[in-house]
Amino acid sequence: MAQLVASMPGSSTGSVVVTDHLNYWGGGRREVRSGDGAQPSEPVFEPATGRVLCQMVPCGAEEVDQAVQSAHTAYLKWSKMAGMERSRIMLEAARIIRERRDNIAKLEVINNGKTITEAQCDIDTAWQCIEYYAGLAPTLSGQHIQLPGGAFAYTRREPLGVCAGILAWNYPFMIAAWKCAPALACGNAMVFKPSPMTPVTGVILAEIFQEAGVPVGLVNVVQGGAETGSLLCQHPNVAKVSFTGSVPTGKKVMEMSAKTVKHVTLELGGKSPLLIFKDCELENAVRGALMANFLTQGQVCTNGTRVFVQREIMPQFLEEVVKRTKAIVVGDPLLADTRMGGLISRPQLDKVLGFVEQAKKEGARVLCGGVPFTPSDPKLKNGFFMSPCVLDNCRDDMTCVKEEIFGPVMSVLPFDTEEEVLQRANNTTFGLASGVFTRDISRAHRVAANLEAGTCYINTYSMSPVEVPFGGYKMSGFGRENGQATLEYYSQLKTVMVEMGDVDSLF
Ligand SMILES: NC(=O)c1ccc[n+]([C@@H]2O[C@H](COP(=O)([O-])OP(=O)(O)OC[C@H]3O[C@@H](n4cnc5c(N)ncnc54)[C@H](O)[C@@H]3O)[C@@H](O)[C@H]2O)c1
Ligand SMILES: C[N+](C)(C)CCCC=O
Repeated sequence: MAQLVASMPGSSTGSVVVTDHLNYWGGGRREVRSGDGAQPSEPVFEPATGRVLCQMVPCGAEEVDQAVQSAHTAYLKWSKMAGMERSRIMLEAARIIRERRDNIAKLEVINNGKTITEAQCDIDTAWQCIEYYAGLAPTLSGQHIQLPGGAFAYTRREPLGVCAGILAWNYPFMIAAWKCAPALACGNAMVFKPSPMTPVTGVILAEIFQEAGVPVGLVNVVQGGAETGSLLCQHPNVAKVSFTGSVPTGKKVMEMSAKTVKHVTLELGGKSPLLIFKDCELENAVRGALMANFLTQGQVCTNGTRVFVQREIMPQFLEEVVKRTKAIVVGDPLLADTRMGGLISRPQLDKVLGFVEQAKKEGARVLCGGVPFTPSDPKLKNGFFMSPCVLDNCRDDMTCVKEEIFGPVMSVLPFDTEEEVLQRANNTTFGLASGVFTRDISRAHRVAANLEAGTCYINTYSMSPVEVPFGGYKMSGFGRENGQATLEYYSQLKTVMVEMGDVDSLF
C-alpha cells in the first residue's frame, strides 16, 4: 500500500487497481484465509466508472480475535507511556499524513467518488485531528481532593483498553482519524472496521501510525460487513465501540455491546433543518444551503436537507439556489474543477432516485436535477452519477422531508413565523445538526438554543473544525467526536483514596 500511495501522482480515474491486502494487524498487512466457513470476498467499486477497484476480504472470528489480541499487547505498552511520548509519535503520524496528503486523497476519491477538492480537505482534517489530540495527550490529568484528618483522594484519568471503531463509507479516512486520534491520545489501542464499500484508505492510516512509532499492533484494521462488525461488538476484550452509521445499525451495535457492558459512542444519521429568515444575507444563505446539501454528493450525516425558507423571500431564494445547483459541475472527481462526483454505489444511486420519484408522487415539484447523469467522458459512462436536485412544494409529511435520503436532494419548505418553524424543525426523531440564517443576533441565539440538535450553525453550514465537539441529540446518537469533550469518551476515572491515620473500623 505504501508503494501504491507513492505511485499515485500520475494516476487518473479508471486506472488504479488495488491488489494489496487490506486487513492489518500485528504491524503488517494480513492475508485472510478463504474457503471453508470463511465469508466470501466482495467486489469494491470505483463510483466514477462503476468498475471493480479491488476485492474486500472480510475477517471472521479468528482474524478479529488476532487483531484484538494484537491491540491488547500493544495497549499494555502504549498505556504506560507518558502523554508527552504519545504526543511525539502522534505528531509524527500527522506529519506523514500531511506529506502524503495528495496521494491519500486521490485514493479516497477513487474509492469513494467524492471530488479531489473535498478529499484533500478530509485528509487535512484527519492530520489536524491527530495533531490536536497529540496536543491534548500530555494534558490528561486527575484531581486532588483533600479529606478530613489529612486523608485525601486523587483521581487518575485512565484509558479504557482496546477500542473498536465501526465506520461509514462517506468519510473513510477522516472518520478513522476522528476515532483513532482521541483513543490513542488517552492511551487506548484501536481496531477499526471500515465500511465494506470503502476498505482502501483506512489501512494506510494504520500503516502510518506504525511508521510513526506506535508499539507494534496498536492500530489494526479488520475488513468486513455486518458479521465482522458484530464480532467486534461481542468481543470480550473490546472495551468500547465507537460507531458511525445508520440509526438501525446503531441500535444493534448498542444492543450487542450491552451484553458485555461496553462503552458506546453512536454517531448516527440525521435529517437536519436549515432555517432561512427573511432578514438574512440572501447570498450567504444560498451558499449555506448548497453547502448543507451537496457536499460528498449529498451523502453527509449533518446535511441540512430540510430547508425552511420564510415565505416572503421564497421566490428570490429558489431562483438563486436553482441557478447555482444547475451550475454544479458533475463528472470526473479527480479533476480540480469538478464539484460533484459519483454516489457510492449503484444501489445507493437507485435508492436516491427512488426518493425523488416518491417525492413527485407525493406532490413535490422538481425544480432541477434528480435524474441519472452521464458525463461526456466515455470512461465515466457506467459511473454512479446523478444531477443535484432541488424539490419545491414540499410538505412536512412527505417521505423526502421525513427520511434521510443520503444523496444530493434538497427539500425546500415555506414558513411564516419563528415559533412555527422551530416546532416543525424539531418535529423529527433525528437531532444531529441544524442551521439558521438571519441578521438578527438575538433571533440567531434564541433559535440556536431552541433547536434540538447536537450542532447549530449560525450564518454558515457544514464545517466541522477538530477543536469543536461533534455529535448528536435524540436518535442521531450520543457521545462526541473531536474537541476536548471526546477525551471523556475514551477514558475513565479511577479514584484513589488515601488514609494517613489509623483505620476507623466499626468492627
Ligand atoms: N453522525 C455521524 O457522524 C455520521 C457520519 C457519517 C455517516 N453517518 C450515517 O451513516 C449512514 C450511512 O452509512 P452506512 O450506510 O455505512 O451505515 P450502516 O449503518 O449501513 O453501516 C455502518 C457500518 O456498520 C457496519 N455494520 C452493518 N451492520 C452491522 C451490524 N449488525 N453490526 C455491526 N456493524 C454493522 C457496516 O459494515 C458499516 O461499517 C447514514 O445514516 C449517515 O447519516 C453518520
Ligand atoms: C465534516 N462534515 C461535513 C460535517 C461531515 C462530518 C461527517 C459526517 O458524515
